[in-house]
Amino acid sequence: MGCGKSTIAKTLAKINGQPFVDLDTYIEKKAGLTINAIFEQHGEIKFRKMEHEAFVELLDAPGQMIIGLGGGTPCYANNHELLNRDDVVSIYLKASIETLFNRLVVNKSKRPLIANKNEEEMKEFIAVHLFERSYYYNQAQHKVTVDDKTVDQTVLDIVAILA
Ligand SMILES: Nc1ncnc2c1ncn2[C@@H]1O[C@H](COP(=O)(O)OP(=O)(O)OP(=O)(O)O)[C@@H](O)[C@H]1O
Ligand SMILES: O=C(O)C1=C[C@@H](O)[C@@H](O)[C@H](O)C1
Ligand SMILES: [Mg+2]
Repeated sequence: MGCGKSTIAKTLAKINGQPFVDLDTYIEKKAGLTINAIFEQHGEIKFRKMEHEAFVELLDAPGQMIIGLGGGTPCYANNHELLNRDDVVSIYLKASIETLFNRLVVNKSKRPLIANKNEEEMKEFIAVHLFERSYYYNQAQHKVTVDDKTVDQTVLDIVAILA
């Protein structure tokens, strides 16, 4: 969460001319509810089910596209296996705890898992989740570190991987 998936995927899609879909936005449109509202009204387990279904739908759609995943997507259902399908290129945007904190602290209201946390609690949340989730994140086919890079620098790193 906060490593820049939505931002980077959108810019990458503009450069290589492929359609871009942000998985969180896709889920919101499909449900007619914000991610916050889904968590509030239905709970996280239901959200993870919707996330998995939406992800499968996009993977099975015809043509190529760039999908910006949600921060938890690889860690639920068999999504990490789907990310290793032969027809998928998966890229982990790897950020330090400090980078994630700095990006999230100014922008937490739309992220239900951290919306009500103070700065200390956020640091703890980021550290614990990075540790717990790294097993799944590290199964991505490629890894790009994003610390101290501009959006354009990170996008160029990805363009090189895709070349
Ligand atoms: N160099 C950078 N690369 C990417 N994003 C950056 C950069 N610098 C600042 N940001 C900012 O970091 C914030 C988080 O980015 P973004 O929303 O794309 O993350 P995300 O990985 O999609 O998060 P989530 O998992 O919650 O959807 C945004 O406000 C974005 O503008
Ligand atoms: O890291 C997470 O678990 C999440 C990240 C966001 O992209 C959203 O998918 C949601 O807020 C949950
Ligand atoms: Mg996002």
